[in-house]
Amino acid sequence: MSPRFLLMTEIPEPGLGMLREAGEVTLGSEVGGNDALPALAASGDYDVVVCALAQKFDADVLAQARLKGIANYAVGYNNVDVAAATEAGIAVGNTPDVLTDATADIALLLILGVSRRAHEGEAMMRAGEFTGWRADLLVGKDVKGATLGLAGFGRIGKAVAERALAFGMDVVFAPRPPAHREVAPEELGELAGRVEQVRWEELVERSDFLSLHVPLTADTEHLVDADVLARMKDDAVLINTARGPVVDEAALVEALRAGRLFGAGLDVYEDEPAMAPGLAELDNVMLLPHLGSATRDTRAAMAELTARNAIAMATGGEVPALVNPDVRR
Ligand SMILES: NC(=O)C1=CN([C@@H]2O[C@H](COP(=O)(O)OP(=O)(O)OC[C@H]3O[C@@H](n4cnc5c(N)ncnc54)[C@H](O)[C@@H]3O)[C@@H](O)[C@H]2O)C=CC1
Ligand SMILES: O=CC(=O)O
Repeated sequence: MSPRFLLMTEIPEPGLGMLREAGEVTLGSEVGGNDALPALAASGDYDVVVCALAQKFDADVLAQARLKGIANYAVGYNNVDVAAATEAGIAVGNTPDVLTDATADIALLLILGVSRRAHEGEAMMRAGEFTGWRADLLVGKDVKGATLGLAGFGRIGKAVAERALAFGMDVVFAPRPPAHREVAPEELGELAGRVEQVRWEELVERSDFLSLHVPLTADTEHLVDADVLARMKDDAVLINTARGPVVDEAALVEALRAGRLFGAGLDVYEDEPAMAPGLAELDNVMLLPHLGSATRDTRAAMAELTARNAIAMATGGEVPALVNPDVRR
Protein backbone atom coordinates (compact mmCIF):
# COMPACT_ATOMS: atom_id res chain seq x y z
CA MET A 1 0.00 0.00 0.00
CA SER A 2 1.37 3.46 -0.81
CA PRO A 3 2.02 5.80 2.13
CA ARG A 4 -0.96 7.77 3.42
CA PHE A 5 -0.31 11.29 4.70
CA LEU A 6 -2.77 13.42 6.65
CA LEU A 7 -1.98 17.13 6.38
CA MET A 8 -3.43 18.91 9.39
CA THR A 9 -1.47 21.97 8.34
CA GLU A 10 -0.84 22.92 4.74
CA ILE A 11 2.79 22.99 3.68
CA PRO A 12 4.22 24.75 0.61
CA GLU A 13 6.29 23.33 -2.23
CA PRO A 14 8.48 21.44 -2.58
CA GLY A 15 7.14 19.52 0.43
CA LEU A 16 3.57 19.14 -0.81
CA GLY A 17 4.68 17.80 -4.19
CA MET A 18 7.10 15.39 -2.55
CA LEU A 19 4.31 13.93 -0.42
CA ARG A 20 1.91 13.68 -3.38
CA GLU A 21 4.59 11.88 -5.39
CA ALA A 22 5.37 9.48 -2.53
CA GLY A 23 1.80 8.57 -1.62
CA GLU A 24 -1.74 9.67 -0.97
CA VAL A 25 -2.38 13.06 0.65
CA THR A 26 -5.54 13.93 2.61
CA LEU A 27 -6.16 17.48 3.82
CA GLY A 28 -7.27 17.60 7.44
CA SER A 29 -9.58 20.53 6.64
CA GLU A 30 -11.62 18.18 4.40
CA VAL A 31 -12.06 15.44 7.01
CA GLY A 32 -13.14 17.36 10.11
CA GLY A 33 -10.17 19.59 11.01
CA ASN A 34 -8.60 19.83 14.44
CA ASP A 35 -11.71 18.71 16.34
CA ALA A 36 -11.49 15.38 14.53
CA LEU A 37 -7.76 14.88 15.17
CA PRO A 38 -8.08 12.20 17.90
CA ALA A 39 -10.46 10.15 15.75
CA LEU A 40 -8.39 10.63 12.59
CA ALA A 41 -5.19 9.60 14.41
CA ALA A 42 -6.94 6.50 15.79
CA SER A 43 -8.63 5.52 12.52
CA GLY A 44 -5.76 3.54 11.04
CA ASP A 45 -6.41 5.37 7.74
CA TYR A 46 -3.13 7.31 7.82
CA ASP A 47 0.53 6.48 8.29
CA VAL A 48 1.85 9.93 9.12
CA VAL A 49 0.23 13.15 10.30
CA VAL A 50 1.86 16.39 9.16
CA CYS A 51 1.04 19.06 11.73
CA ALA A 52 2.11 22.20 13.56
CA LEU A 53 1.58 23.89 16.90
CA ALA A 54 -2.21 23.97 16.76
CA GLN A 55 -2.43 20.17 16.65
CA LYS A 56 -2.08 18.79 20.17
CA PHE A 57 -1.00 15.20 20.61
CA ASP A 58 -1.40 14.52 24.31
CA ALA A 59 -0.99 11.15 26.05
CA ASP A 60 -4.68 10.24 25.61
CA VAL A 61 -4.65 10.91 21.87
CA LEU A 62 -1.34 9.07 21.44
CA ALA A 63 -2.48 6.02 23.43
CA GLN A 64 -5.28 5.50 20.87
CA ALA A 65 -3.32 6.59 17.79
CA ARG A 66 -2.55 4.13 14.99
CA LEU A 67 0.23 6.04 13.27
CA LYS A 68 3.81 5.47 12.21
CA GLY A 69 4.80 9.07 12.65
CA ILE A 70 4.06 12.70 13.41
CA ALA A 71 5.97 15.16 11.21
CA ASN A 72 5.86 18.55 12.88
CA TYR A 73 6.22 21.52 10.53
CA ALA A 74 8.15 23.42 13.22
CA VAL A 75 11.29 22.98 15.25
CA GLY A 76 9.46 23.35 18.57
CA TYR A 77 7.46 20.23 19.41
CA ASN A 78 5.79 21.10 22.72
CA ASN A 79 2.45 20.25 21.04
CA VAL A 80 3.43 16.57 21.15
CA ASP A 81 3.91 14.48 24.29
CA VAL A 82 7.13 12.91 23.02
CA ALA A 83 7.43 10.36 25.85
CA ALA A 84 3.89 9.11 25.10
CA ALA A 85 4.64 8.98 21.37
CA THR A 86 7.76 6.92 22.01
CA GLU A 87 5.78 4.60 24.27
CA ALA A 88 3.21 4.20 21.47
CA GLY A 89 5.94 3.45 18.88
CA ILE A 90 5.25 6.67 16.98
CA ALA A 91 8.18 8.58 15.48
CA VAL A 92 8.22 12.37 15.92
CA GLY A 93 10.06 14.66 13.52
CA ASN A 94 10.74 18.42 13.50
CA THR A 95 12.55 21.08 11.41
CA PRO A 96 15.81 22.15 13.10
CA ASP A 97 18.50 24.37 11.52
CA VAL A 98 16.61 25.45 8.40
CA LEU A 99 14.71 28.17 10.31
CA THR A 100 17.50 29.28 12.64
CA ASP A 101 18.57 32.38 10.71
CA ALA A 102 15.06 33.61 9.93
CA THR A 103 14.03 33.30 13.60
CA ALA A 104 17.22 34.98 14.84
CA ASP A 105 16.49 37.83 12.41
CA ILE A 106 13.04 38.29 13.98
CA ALA A 107 14.58 38.44 17.46
CA LEU A 108 16.97 41.17 16.23
CA LEU A 109 14.07 42.97 14.55
CA LEU A 110 12.27 43.06 17.91
CA ILE A 111 15.40 44.16 19.79
CA LEU A 112 15.93 47.04 17.37
CA GLY A 113 12.23 47.80 16.96
CA VAL A 114 11.49 48.08 20.67
CA SER A 115 14.70 49.96 21.51
CA ARG A 116 14.10 52.51 18.72
CA ARG A 117 10.31 52.56 19.23
CA ALA A 118 9.77 51.72 15.55
CA HIS A 119 6.26 50.36 16.15
CA GLU A 120 5.22 53.62 17.83
CA GLY A 121 6.68 55.64 14.96
CA GLU A 122 4.91 53.51 12.38
CA ALA A 123 1.58 53.89 14.17
CA MET A 124 2.13 57.67 14.35
CA MET A 125 2.76 57.89 10.59
CA ARG A 126 -0.31 55.83 9.73
CA ALA A 127 -2.45 57.97 12.04
CA GLY A 128 -1.21 61.16 10.33
CA GLU A 129 0.16 62.40 13.66
CA PHE A 130 3.72 63.21 12.55
CA THR A 131 3.98 67.00 12.66
CA GLY A 132 7.69 67.35 11.92
CA TRP A 133 11.07 66.58 13.49
CA ARG A 134 11.26 67.17 17.22
CA ALA A 135 14.20 66.68 19.55
CA ASP A 136 12.06 64.75 22.02
CA LEU A 137 10.13 62.61 19.55
CA LEU A 138 10.12 58.86 20.36
CA VAL A 139 13.59 58.89 21.88
CA GLY A 140 14.75 55.31 22.36
CA LYS A 141 17.65 53.44 23.82
CA ASP A 142 20.97 52.35 22.30
CA VAL A 143 21.85 48.76 21.59
CA LYS A 144 25.58 49.35 21.12
CA GLY A 145 27.29 48.71 24.43
CA ALA A 146 24.11 47.24 25.96
CA THR A 147 24.13 43.76 27.47
CA LEU A 148 22.04 41.14 25.73
CA GLY A 149 21.16 38.14 27.90
CA LEU A 150 20.18 34.96 26.09
CA ALA A 151 18.12 32.36 27.92
CA GLY A 152 18.78 29.16 26.00
CA PHE A 153 21.91 28.92 23.90
CA GLY A 154 21.08 26.42 21.19
CA ARG A 155 20.84 26.99 17.46
CA ILE A 156 18.74 30.17 17.54
CA GLY A 157 20.31 31.61 20.70
CA LYS A 158 23.78 31.34 19.10
CA ALA A 159 22.57 32.90 15.84
CA VAL A 160 21.11 35.83 17.81
CA ALA A 161 24.46 36.19 19.61
CA GLU A 162 26.33 36.49 16.28
CA ARG A 163 23.97 39.22 15.11
CA ALA A 164 24.04 41.12 18.43
CA LEU A 165 27.86 41.10 18.50
CA ALA A 166 27.82 42.73 15.06
CA PHE A 167 25.69 45.50 16.57
CA GLY A 168 28.28 46.06 19.33
CA MET A 169 26.28 44.43 22.12
CA ASP A 170 27.87 42.50 24.99
CA VAL A 171 26.41 39.00 25.05
CA VAL A 172 25.88 36.85 28.12
CA PHE A 173 24.00 33.57 28.10
CA ALA A 174 22.49 30.98 30.44
CA PRO A 175 22.51 27.66 28.56
CA ARG A 176 19.73 25.80 30.34
CA PRO A 177 17.74 28.07 32.61
CA PRO A 178 16.58 27.85 35.35
CA ALA A 179 19.03 24.96 35.93
CA HIS A 180 22.64 25.34 34.84
CA ARG A 181 24.90 23.45 32.45
CA GLU A 182 28.57 24.28 31.91
CA VAL A 183 29.23 24.82 28.22
CA ALA A 184 32.81 23.92 27.26
CA PRO A 185 34.65 26.56 25.15
CA GLU A 186 34.97 24.06 22.29
CA GLU A 187 31.15 23.87 22.14
CA LEU A 188 31.08 27.61 21.44
CA GLY A 189 33.03 27.45 18.18
CA GLU A 190 33.58 30.93 16.76
CA LEU A 191 31.71 32.48 19.68
CA ALA A 192 34.37 31.31 22.18
CA GLY A 193 35.85 34.29 24.01
CA ARG A 194 33.18 36.64 22.59
CA VAL A 195 30.28 35.65 24.86
CA GLU A 196 30.11 35.03 28.61
CA GLN A 197 28.32 32.18 30.34
CA VAL A 198 26.43 33.10 33.52
CA ARG A 199 23.78 31.56 35.73
CA TRP A 200 20.09 32.35 35.16
CA GLU A 201 19.82 34.67 38.19
CA GLU A 202 22.77 36.77 37.00
CA LEU A 203 21.40 36.84 33.46
CA VAL A 204 18.13 38.32 34.74
CA GLU A 205 19.86 41.01 36.76
CA ARG A 206 22.55 42.02 34.23
CA SER A 207 20.60 42.09 30.97
CA ASP A 208 19.56 45.33 29.31
CA PHE A 209 17.83 43.08 26.78
CA LEU A 210 16.68 39.59 27.83
CA SER A 211 15.85 37.34 24.89
CA LEU A 212 14.27 33.89 25.28
CA HIS A 213 15.38 30.91 23.15
CA VAL A 214 14.42 27.89 25.24
CA PRO A 215 11.96 25.18 24.24
CA LEU A 216 8.67 25.11 26.16
CA THR A 217 8.92 22.35 28.78
CA ALA A 218 7.70 21.85 32.34
CA ASP A 219 10.97 23.52 33.44
CA THR A 220 10.61 26.59 31.25
CA GLU A 221 6.89 27.30 31.63
CA HIS A 222 6.63 30.74 33.27
CA LEU A 223 10.41 30.95 33.40
CA VAL A 224 9.79 34.71 33.29
CA ASP A 225 7.22 35.35 36.03
CA ALA A 226 6.38 38.35 38.20
CA ASP A 227 9.40 37.69 40.41
CA VAL A 228 11.82 37.60 37.46
CA LEU A 229 10.23 40.72 35.96
CA ALA A 230 10.73 42.49 39.28
CA ARG A 231 14.41 41.50 39.33
CA MET A 232 15.11 42.76 35.80
CA LYS A 233 16.69 46.19 35.35
CA ASP A 234 14.15 49.04 35.40
CA ASP A 235 15.03 49.99 31.86
CA ALA A 236 15.29 46.46 30.45
CA VAL A 237 13.60 45.01 27.37
CA LEU A 238 12.14 41.49 27.23
CA ILE A 239 12.09 39.68 23.88
CA ASN A 240 10.15 36.44 23.38
CA THR A 241 10.42 34.50 20.13
CA ALA A 242 10.41 31.10 21.92
CA ARG A 243 6.95 30.08 23.12
CA GLY A 244 4.27 32.20 24.80
CA PRO A 245 3.93 30.18 28.03
CA VAL A 246 7.63 30.74 28.81
CA VAL A 247 6.42 34.17 30.00
CA ASP A 248 3.63 34.86 32.49
CA GLU A 249 1.88 37.23 30.09
CA ALA A 250 -0.50 38.72 32.69
CA ALA A 251 2.51 39.55 34.91
CA LEU A 252 4.25 41.09 31.89
CA VAL A 253 1.24 43.32 31.21
CA GLU A 254 1.36 44.49 34.82
CA ALA A 255 5.11 45.21 34.65
CA LEU A 256 4.79 47.10 31.35
CA ARG A 257 1.78 49.03 32.58
CA ALA A 258 3.66 50.05 35.71
CA GLY A 259 6.61 51.24 33.59
CA ARG A 260 8.80 48.63 35.31
CA LEU A 261 10.52 47.81 31.99
CA PHE A 262 11.49 49.90 28.98
CA GLY A 263 9.44 47.56 26.84
CA ALA A 264 8.91 44.13 25.34
CA GLY A 265 8.95 42.55 21.89
CA LEU A 266 6.78 39.48 21.39
CA ASP A 267 6.36 37.04 18.52
CA VAL A 268 4.56 34.39 20.58
CA TYR A 269 1.71 34.44 23.12
CA GLU A 270 0.68 32.41 26.12
CA ASP A 271 -2.76 31.54 24.77
CA GLU A 272 -2.00 32.00 21.08
CA PRO A 273 -3.58 33.49 19.01
CA ALA A 274 -5.25 35.39 21.90
CA MET A 275 -3.35 38.00 23.88
CA ALA A 276 -3.53 38.73 27.60
CA PRO A 277 -6.07 41.47 28.41
CA GLY A 278 -4.43 44.88 28.18
CA LEU A 279 -1.38 43.81 26.15
CA ALA A 280 -2.54 45.30 22.85
CA GLU A 281 -3.28 48.66 24.48
CA LEU A 282 0.29 49.19 25.65
CA ASP A 283 2.63 51.40 23.60
CA ASN A 284 5.81 49.93 25.03
CA VAL A 285 5.35 46.50 23.47
CA MET A 286 5.97 45.51 19.86
CA LEU A 287 3.72 42.66 18.76
CA LEU A 288 4.25 40.24 15.88
CA PRO A 289 1.96 37.33 14.89
CA HIS A 290 4.41 34.40 15.27
CA LEU A 291 6.52 35.28 12.23
CA GLY A 292 9.82 33.71 13.33
CA SER A 293 10.27 31.35 10.39
CA ALA A 294 8.06 33.22 7.93
CA THR A 295 10.24 33.76 4.87
CA ARG A 296 9.60 32.06 1.53
CA ASP A 297 12.91 30.21 1.44
CA THR A 298 12.75 29.15 5.07
CA ARG A 299 9.20 27.83 4.74
CA ALA A 300 10.19 25.93 1.58
CA ALA A 301 13.15 24.39 3.40
CA MET A 302 10.92 23.48 6.37
CA ALA A 303 8.38 21.92 4.00
CA GLU A 304 11.07 19.86 2.30
CA LEU A 305 12.47 18.61 5.61
CA THR A 306 8.97 17.85 6.90
CA ALA A 307 8.22 15.84 3.74
CA ARG A 308 11.51 13.94 4.01
CA ASN A 309 10.69 13.16 7.66
CA ALA A 310 7.16 12.02 6.79
CA ILE A 311 8.19 9.84 3.84
CA ALA A 312 10.93 8.15 5.86
CA MET A 313 8.51 7.49 8.74
CA ALA A 314 5.96 5.96 6.38
CA THR A 315 8.46 3.80 4.49
CA GLY A 316 10.73 2.70 7.36
CA GLY A 317 13.66 4.81 6.15
CA GLU A 318 16.05 6.88 8.24
CA VAL A 319 14.23 9.98 9.49
CA PRO A 320 16.44 13.06 8.89
CA ALA A 321 15.23 15.02 11.95
CA LEU A 322 13.95 12.51 14.48
CA VAL A 323 13.06 13.89 17.92
CA ASN A 324 12.71 10.49 19.63
CA PRO A 325 15.55 8.23 18.44
CA ASP A 326 14.59 5.65 21.10
CA VAL A 327 11.28 4.91 19.40
CA ARG A 328 10.76 1.29 18.30
CA ARG A 329 9.35 1.59 14.77
N1 LIG B 1 8.90 32.35 16.91
C1 LIG B 1 9.06 31.37 16.04
O1 LIG B 1 8.47 31.37 14.96
C2 LIG B 1 9.99 30.26 16.35
C3 LIG B 1 10.14 29.80 17.64
N2 LIG B 1 11.02 28.80 17.92
C4 LIG B 1 11.21 28.37 19.31
O2 LIG B 1 12.59 28.46 19.62
C5 LIG B 1 12.96 27.32 20.39
C6 LIG B 1 14.45 27.08 20.28
O3 LIG B 1 14.80 26.60 19.01
P1 LIG B 1 16.28 26.08 18.71
O4 LIG B 1 17.28 27.12 19.08
O5 LIG B 1 16.29 25.54 17.33
O6 LIG B 1 16.39 24.88 19.76
P2 LIG B 1 17.70 24.25 20.41
O7 LIG B 1 17.30 22.93 20.96
O8 LIG B 1 18.83 24.31 19.44
O9 LIG B 1 18.04 25.25 21.60
C7 LIG B 1 17.32 25.30 22.80
C8 LIG B 1 18.29 25.55 23.92
O10 LIG B 1 17.54 25.69 25.12
C9 LIG B 1 18.21 24.96 26.15
N3 LIG B 1 17.23 24.56 27.18
C10 LIG B 1 16.92 25.31 28.22
N4 LIG B 1 16.04 24.73 29.01
C11 LIG B 1 15.75 23.55 28.45
C12 LIG B 1 14.87 22.50 28.80
N5 LIG B 1 14.15 22.54 29.92
N6 LIG B 1 14.81 21.45 27.98
C13 LIG B 1 15.54 21.41 26.86
N7 LIG B 1 16.40 22.38 26.48
C14 LIG B 1 16.50 23.45 27.28
C15 LIG B 1 18.89 23.80 25.47
O11 LIG B 1 19.98 23.39 26.25
C16 LIG B 1 19.28 24.39 24.14
O12 LIG B 1 20.58 24.92 24.20
C17 LIG B 1 12.06 26.21 19.83
O13 LIG B 1 11.90 25.16 20.76
C18 LIG B 1 10.77 26.93 19.53
O14 LIG B 1 9.90 26.85 20.62
C19 LIG B 1 11.75 28.21 16.94
C20 LIG B 1 11.62 28.60 15.63
C21 LIG B 1 10.69 29.64 15.21
O1 LIG C 1 7.44 28.34 16.19
C1 LIG C 1 7.92 27.75 15.28
C2 LIG C 1 8.78 26.62 15.37
O2 LIG C 1 9.29 26.21 14.32
O3 LIG C 1 8.97 26.08 16.47
